[in-house]
Amino acid sequence: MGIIEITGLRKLYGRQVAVDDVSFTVEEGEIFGVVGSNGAGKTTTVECVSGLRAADGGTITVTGLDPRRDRAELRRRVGVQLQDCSLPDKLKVGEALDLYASFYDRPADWRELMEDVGLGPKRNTAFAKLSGGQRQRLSIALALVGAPRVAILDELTTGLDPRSRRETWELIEHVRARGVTIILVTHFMEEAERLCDRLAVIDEGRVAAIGTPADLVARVDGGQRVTFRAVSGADDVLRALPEVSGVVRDGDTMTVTGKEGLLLAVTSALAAAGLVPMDLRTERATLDDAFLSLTGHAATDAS
Ligand SMILES: Nc1ncnc2c1ncn2[C@@H]1O[C@H](COP(=O)(O)OP(=O)(O)OP(=O)(O)O)[C@@H](O)[C@H]1O
Repeated sequence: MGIIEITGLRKLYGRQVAVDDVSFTVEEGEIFGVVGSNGAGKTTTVECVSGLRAADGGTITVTGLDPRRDRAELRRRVGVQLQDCSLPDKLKVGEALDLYASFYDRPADWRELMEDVGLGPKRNTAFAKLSGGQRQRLSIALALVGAPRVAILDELTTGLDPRSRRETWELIEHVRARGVTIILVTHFMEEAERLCDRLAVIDEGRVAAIGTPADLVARVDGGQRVTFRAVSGADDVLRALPEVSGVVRDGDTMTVTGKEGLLLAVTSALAAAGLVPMDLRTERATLDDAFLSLTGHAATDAS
């Protein structure tokens, strides 16, 4: 049994169906991604997991507890960092952590946590004076101050510059290394690919796919791509290969798509036929490609 089990989750806002039928299991110690585009139902799903919202259908257990019925106990086991963490402007970093720690019987050592998230030098800085990245670090520390077994992190790097985003990723990896199971909500595929052991792609309130990032990428037709300057006779040679799923010629460029081992198969077959491919390049499909092929649209809009 997983540390989190969700079966047939359904949630409506009035008549609008936000989550239609979501099921997945999170294993202890993993970073599990909940990915999807804006409005897909990710936040609603994790709010039901954390007991902040009551589901209209389905079942959820978290560390064996029912998030609504066992809310008080769940609060000790699950740390939640929600979108747009906001604190009173004048509250200082150290004060915020001390205050949150006082809500728990057995909190983590907040001073240690403050150092771990790199906010030691900001202990006496007011919330209003923190940068976006520092606020996110504080929100992670606040989610962890109750020493939870599970941490839910929602869109935590949205709005951060690339450097702060990378630092936050490292921090999340540290958190996992302490044995905390993490649900990471994101619409950044690069982030999901880098951090998540497994992920659920949510689209229009339903699960479109679940797997490791590599599994999902491998499901894309033509998970591997090889391009080179077209040589006559190559098409027939390549189409006969079991690793090849497609050969497209666009002007001077030939693009071959297929599965694992494609590059070796293509180069060997061409060499055996006495053909020399110039400007040969190989590319892997990304999680962005997988998302697009699973949902029919990109995870983020162009902006
Ligand atoms: N409190 C609410 N009242 C009414 N509708 C809501 C409410 N919260 C969310 N919704 C709607 O439910 C759907 C799912 O929203 P949700 O916030 O769960 O999606 P999301 O995947 O987290 O998106 P985002 O990344 O934009 O937060 C959306 O259509 C949204 O407009």
